[in-house]
Amino acid sequence: MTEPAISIAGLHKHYGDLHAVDGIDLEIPRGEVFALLGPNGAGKSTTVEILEGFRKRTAGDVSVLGSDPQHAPRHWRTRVGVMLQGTSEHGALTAAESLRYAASLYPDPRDVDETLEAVGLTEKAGAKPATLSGGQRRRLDVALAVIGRPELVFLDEPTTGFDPEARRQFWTLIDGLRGDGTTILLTTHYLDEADHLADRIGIIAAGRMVALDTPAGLRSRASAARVTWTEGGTRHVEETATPTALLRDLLARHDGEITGLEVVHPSLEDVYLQLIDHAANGTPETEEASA
Ligand SMILES: Nc1ncnc2c1ncn2[C@@H]1O[C@H](COP(=O)(O)OP(=O)(O)OP(=O)(O)O)[C@@H](O)[C@H]1O
Repeated sequence: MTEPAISIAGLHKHYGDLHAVDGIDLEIPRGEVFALLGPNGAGKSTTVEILEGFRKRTAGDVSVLGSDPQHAPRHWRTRVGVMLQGTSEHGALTAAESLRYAASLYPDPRDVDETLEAVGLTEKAGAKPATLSGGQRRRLDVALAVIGRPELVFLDEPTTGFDPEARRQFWTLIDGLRGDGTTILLTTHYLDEADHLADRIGIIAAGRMVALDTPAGLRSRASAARVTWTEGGTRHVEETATPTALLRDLLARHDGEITGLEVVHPSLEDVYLQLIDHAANGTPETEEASA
């Protein structure tokens, strides 16, 4: 059996009295795109930085591409791509030059021009960081993370500050990496991004994994749809697990158009907010939410 790309057992990280990571277990198979979600301060970056080998853990076992990141051999770094916040902010090198330099450090790098194109920076190839916008610098950070053709890429909030077009372009880039078999661990606050990109989503709250599932699996946890319509001048709202049956009843009662009819299925965001709310209030998880 192939060894997982990432394996975490009983991970803890304490900052003094604060248990930033409070017993996380997780296995990410090779080739998976995994999204880590959670509110500010939940412990996502701490977890990712431990996996990257930039932060020491308090307790637990961690294996990334078969090595403990704290004691990994030098060549392990060439197999792992890390998007560092603000790597490209300063410096005298142009976008193309910094990518070319980074590429020279790896045994089998991606093509610099292709990578610039994949992140939408072809026109800024000759620009220095100081003249790039915040979103463009972040795109360069993404390019720097993948230039070495890593087997595993860590992307911490990669699309924060991207305009909608740049986010779509980033999604295409991730789809391309997925096609090459690259394992990707990303953190994001964008539910639609996780929904679109991730094979599985892990939701962290207060240092604990409160849900671990596919996007569809998470969505299915909130089964009730909300049906809204107007009848006799009054607005009606009903939550139901069987919206079709309710619609049949409504159709039987109405000859013509049903005024203001809407059927809304819960979004991933609704489920996410419910899970975070349960975790924050210490209410027990529902039986479906105990993955
Ligand atoms: N070096 C540090 N010293 C003390 N506390 C820290 C340190 N780094 C992080 N923390 C605390 O650990 C907790 C988890 O922080 P972390 O950055 O991992 O959260 P996050 O989920 O990535 O949040 P965000 O979505 O805001 O980026 C927070 O309460 C944070 O204040």
